[in-house]
Amino acid sequence: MSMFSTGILVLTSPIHTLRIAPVLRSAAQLVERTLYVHLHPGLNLCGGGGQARPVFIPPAVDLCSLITRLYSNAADVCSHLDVRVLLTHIHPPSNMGGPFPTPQSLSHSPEVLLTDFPLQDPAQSHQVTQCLQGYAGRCYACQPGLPSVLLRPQPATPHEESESGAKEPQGDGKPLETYPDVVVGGTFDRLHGAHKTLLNVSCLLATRRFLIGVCDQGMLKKKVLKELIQPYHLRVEKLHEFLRDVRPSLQVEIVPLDDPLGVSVVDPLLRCIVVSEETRKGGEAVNRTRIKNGLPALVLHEIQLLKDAHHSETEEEKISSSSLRSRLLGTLLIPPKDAPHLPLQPYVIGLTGGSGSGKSAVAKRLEDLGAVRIDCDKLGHQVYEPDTAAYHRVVEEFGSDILNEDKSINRRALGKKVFGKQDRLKALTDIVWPEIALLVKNIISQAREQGKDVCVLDAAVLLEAGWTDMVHEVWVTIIPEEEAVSRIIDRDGVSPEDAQRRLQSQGSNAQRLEHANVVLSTLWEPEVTRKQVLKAWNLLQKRMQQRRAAL
Ligand SMILES: CC(=O)SCCNC(=O)CCNC(=O)[C@H](O)C(C)(C)COP(=O)(O)OP(=O)(O)OC[C@H]1O[C@@H](n2cnc3c(N)ncnc32)[C@H](O)[C@@H]1OP(=O)(O)O
Repeated sequence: MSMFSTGILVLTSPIHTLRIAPVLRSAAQLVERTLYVHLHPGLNLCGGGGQARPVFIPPAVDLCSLITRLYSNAADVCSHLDVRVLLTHIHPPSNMGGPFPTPQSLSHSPEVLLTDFPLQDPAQSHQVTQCLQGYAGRCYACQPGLPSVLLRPQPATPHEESESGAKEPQGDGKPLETYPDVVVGGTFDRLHGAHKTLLNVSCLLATRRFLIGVCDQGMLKKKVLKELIQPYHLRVEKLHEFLRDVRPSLQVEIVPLDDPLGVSVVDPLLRCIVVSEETRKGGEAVNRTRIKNGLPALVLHEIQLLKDAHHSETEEEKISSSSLRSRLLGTLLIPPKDAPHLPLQPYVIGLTGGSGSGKSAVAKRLEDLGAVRIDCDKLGHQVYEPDTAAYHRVVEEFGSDILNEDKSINRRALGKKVFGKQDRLKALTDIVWPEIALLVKNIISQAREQGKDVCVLDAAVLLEAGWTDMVHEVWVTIIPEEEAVSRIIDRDGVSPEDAQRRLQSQGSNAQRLEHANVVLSTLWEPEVTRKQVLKAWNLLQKRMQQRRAAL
């Protein structure tokens, strides 16, 4: 069976008998990107002349637990899928007609319909798929005649669902208390199952307005791998897209969060805040400030933290954005641009990163794995040898006080004249970069003659020098600026001011990341860096193989 990009899964099993993991696993064999889940426990797709109709399902405590189980199992068995539980019809019945006066448009067009409806008699298969098409078409805008599949899930593996970390549904149909205005706060970087649980449950709790505080710059300073956090506007866009699919009728308001309490302590209309076990204390702090501000305390609705079945020894047990960010290290974040002007071989990686970011340690590891390492700092030093063209021009430009007694150039003295002074640094690099570039090109040619596959161009200011044209991919090493400063002080014995000045002479992490095909970080122990570089290297080998196969 071919794969579909987006599917709608109509779940018909009663909540307490639904075996989520096996159903999701078989859905994931057909859908590769977005899986919308529509809940209609007890729906009969085999009777009533193919006229199954969507109905309002009142929000209940059981539904909240089911949603948590759904996302928890999805993270476990189909983590590559963007699962979205749709809630338009989960609402107290209204006298304004059915839940879908017109079919709802979804952000991604469905290409296949799936259901867990149990077929008793194979002869009824056609009738059931017809009925599914009719039902789904009344709810969501779908192309007519979409392929429909009755899933035949394998039984759950022992303990599968209990291992997912979410409790069995509780509540026995108990109605869920709802509130006109509900608030949540968070970073919402790369929406994952825990975010989606929080958002979906909030959508069930809110009847009028859903207010979301999204952490802005000031709140991100202490986050692990903050450099890789998506920009604010992108996180907001993704939230809007998700919520438009999940509950389009809800008034969604998204505001930047510049301090931990934000708008939740001043908005008089709010009645409920949704928290996790981890953020409950934050919710209590919100309430203390609200009371001080003369506002009513908010109901704290606590959701469970989802466990991450794939977490490594060094990662948190819960599903967390920092773990997800650390898994991005070493992977291809942006596909490389075509470089028809470059010879096919050797494949050249431009490795760059701020001073003290561990770029050279990464370059060394790549060399150990078989790459030819081109150390541009060293080549830069070679061009100062007495009697070279660059030597005379540099002395002419910067004066004889940069010379040692033996007339060689004192690089430290020269560094003092240029680092932190943009125009002076430019005067120097205008002289030396063309010379260094010539040496680089020579080494790459030699590598080609020797049949080498990969060269690593270890260049601190690759981007500033406009050398991206010389490489097939750009790899960037990052560490927080404070850590870079302390490493430079320890390693080079320079003052904090000189370390800062050196960093300011280079682009920022954010500027480098705009060009990064692959990102690495040496923030942790050497063994972690080793594994990261090995992962990046192995993925690179695969890319190179595919490239060769495509020629
Ligand atoms: C395109 C490239 O990346 S070429 C490689 C970088 N070299 C250049 O740009 C040439 C200009 N720079 C130089 O000639 C020398 O750095 C000097 C003379 C200014 C100082 O020399 P030294 O005191 O020996 O310092 P060294 O060359 O080791 O550089 C110190 C740090 O500044 C970085 N650096 C070097 N040149 C520059 C520059 N143009 N802008 C910003 N940072 C630079 C180095 O990469 C090194 O970083 P690290 O801490 O990550 O190792």
